[in-house]
Amino acid sequence: MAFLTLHDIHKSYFLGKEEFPVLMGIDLDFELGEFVSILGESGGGKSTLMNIIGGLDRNFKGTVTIDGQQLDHKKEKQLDEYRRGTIGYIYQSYNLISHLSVLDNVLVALDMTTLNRSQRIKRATELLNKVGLSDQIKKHPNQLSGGQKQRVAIARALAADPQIIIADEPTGALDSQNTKEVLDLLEEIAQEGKLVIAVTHSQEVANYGTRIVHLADGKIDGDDRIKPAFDGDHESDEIPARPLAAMASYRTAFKHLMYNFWRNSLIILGTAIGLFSVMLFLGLGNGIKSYINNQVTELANPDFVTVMKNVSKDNKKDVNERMTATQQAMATDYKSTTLTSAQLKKLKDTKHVSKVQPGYQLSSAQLTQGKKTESVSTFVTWTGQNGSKSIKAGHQPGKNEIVIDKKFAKSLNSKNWKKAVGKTVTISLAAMNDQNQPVKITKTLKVAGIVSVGEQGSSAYGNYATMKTMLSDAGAVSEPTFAAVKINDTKQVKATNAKINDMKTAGVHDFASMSVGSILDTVNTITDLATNVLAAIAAISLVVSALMIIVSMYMSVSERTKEIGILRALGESKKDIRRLFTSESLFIGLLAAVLGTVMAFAIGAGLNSLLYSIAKYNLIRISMGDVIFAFVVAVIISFLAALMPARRASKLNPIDALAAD
Ligand SMILES: Nc1ncnc2c1ncn2[C@@H]1O[C@H](COP(=O)(O)OP(=O)(O)OP(=O)(O)O)[C@@H](O)[C@H]1O
Repeated sequence: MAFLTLHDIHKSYFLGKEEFPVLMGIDLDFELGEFVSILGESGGGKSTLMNIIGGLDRNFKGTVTIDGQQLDHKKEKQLDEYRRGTIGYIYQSYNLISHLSVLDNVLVALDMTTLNRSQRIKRATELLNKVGLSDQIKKHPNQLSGGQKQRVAIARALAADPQIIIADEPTGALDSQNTKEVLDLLEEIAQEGKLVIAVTHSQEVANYGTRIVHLADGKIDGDDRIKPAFDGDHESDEIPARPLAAMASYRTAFKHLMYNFWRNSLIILGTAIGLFSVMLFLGLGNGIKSYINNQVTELANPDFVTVMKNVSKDNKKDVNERMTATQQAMATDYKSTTLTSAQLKKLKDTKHVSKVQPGYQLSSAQLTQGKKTESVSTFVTWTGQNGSKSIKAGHQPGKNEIVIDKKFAKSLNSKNWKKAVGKTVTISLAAMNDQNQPVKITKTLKVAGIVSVGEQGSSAYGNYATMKTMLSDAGAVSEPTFAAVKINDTKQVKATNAKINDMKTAGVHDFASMSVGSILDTVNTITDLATNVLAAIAAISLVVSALMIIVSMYMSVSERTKEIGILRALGESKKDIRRLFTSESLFIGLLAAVLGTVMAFAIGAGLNSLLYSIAKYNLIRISMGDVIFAFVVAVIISFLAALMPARRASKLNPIDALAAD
């Protein structure tokens, strides 16, 4: 049985409903070692026949049998495999890939073999040597003459060691010297035991072969064996074919990316700017949050909750409203806001509570030293809740001592405000008695320490026992109005705070309780919201980047239509073509993410050093999570952007793609 058999091949082209028959019943047998020339009129259907033999055309009637096995033209995968392993193509117009070097053009075919990388390079170099191009391997196709290009194409066709070489007018564009050399090479290939089928117009060229088949009006009208077929030993050195490795696609994609460096670098820069701004805003959000958290926890110990009595009649659910109601009641019905010892005990007996420190919060006090007077909005009991870090000089208040704020200390001695420690100040304020009548209290206390609590209004702090004595001595109500409750486990603060807020007696809430954590939660939620809104606005630019990538990929597909045809003819599958374009786009995304990250860190560091003088804090804190987020976004965007162009590329008909200009 013949190596290759064509049986009753019919092929028509259709223009609308009109049928144009081209091949009308072709029966041919071919053997290995033959050098067959297909001769015929222009438009006679020679190329059409070659596309059928070459496994590029699936739309015809009749059968092609190779080595006893009939090709199933419905099965694309089988045809990909057939082109990869059995067919080598040589074209009149060379069809080299312009952005790849001579060596890489040959390697493209070898990428679909089981040889390893160094074996592939060795084989490509040997083949280029064989066709006389050993000193041209680094050049690109546009730096070669026509004859040289055709020799590269021959080396490429031979690379995967196929059994059939199809040459569609291989010498059509060559001068007589190059024609002779190319024909010698083709003859040599046939001598090695391969089947060479060459299409030609020229009788002279046809005479070179072992057999001439003449095609006219869609039929064979002549089949002359002019020499016996060569008897080469082919099977010995066959190189097994295999599907294209992903790595090879990535390599080609990266080479194309570099070939179009300027266009791609602008897209990369555009995408990087989008990613950088998202990262910068996220980093700013992190920085501001951690700055506020730092500041607040410096002033107040987060393991404490502040508990006041609930006095709101309508039993408000919202703790902030309950707190406000209690604060307001302090001015009108002070007695009603005091915590009873039973309530303090109830707090003490709550799970996870390790300490309950009672306290007062008295409003509108006057501090006087000599001629200097300052109004402070509150005179508050110092508890464990007050962060010791807020004391800038001295220590917390003991018996008959007071802690004043830095502003007052400065007004006493602007040059050396710390000198206020140890001096005495007189505090005067109005408290309430049982009948809600104001009672004036004046007491001279020693300054124990100085606090700096930022811009949030001034306060003075006293010790609980001292304040209690001051109140009871003056006949004012001396039960505490708040309790600083210490929780023994930081993780339980939130839950315990909620539990205290839920405590009820006869259906009425007992307390209004607030933790620093709950205040921070609110602040953090607002900061997160603001950050995310800003990052989302910055992310709009990423949509523009995605569009740029889509446009660039579409341009790439139309510029590379011929390349797609060449790769399909070499045996690449639709999936390989899709991967080629998606991986190029992913490279763009990844490079943009790298550049965006570098920009974000560099500009972030610059801004931090500028802003440091204001906040004494690095306000831009880009976390590892932000960087990972940017990479994930970049990958998703570039992948989505490549989907449609890559799909379009993979759907191109290889014959049409090869015919592209
Ligand atoms: N895609 C197509 N759609 C419609 N008609 C086509 C198509 N491709 C080829 N044809 C027609 O089929 C006929 C055979 O074309 P083919 O290219 O096989 O001829 P050929 O013998 O190789 O010609 P040449 O020697 O000039 O290259 C021609 O008349 C051509 O116009």
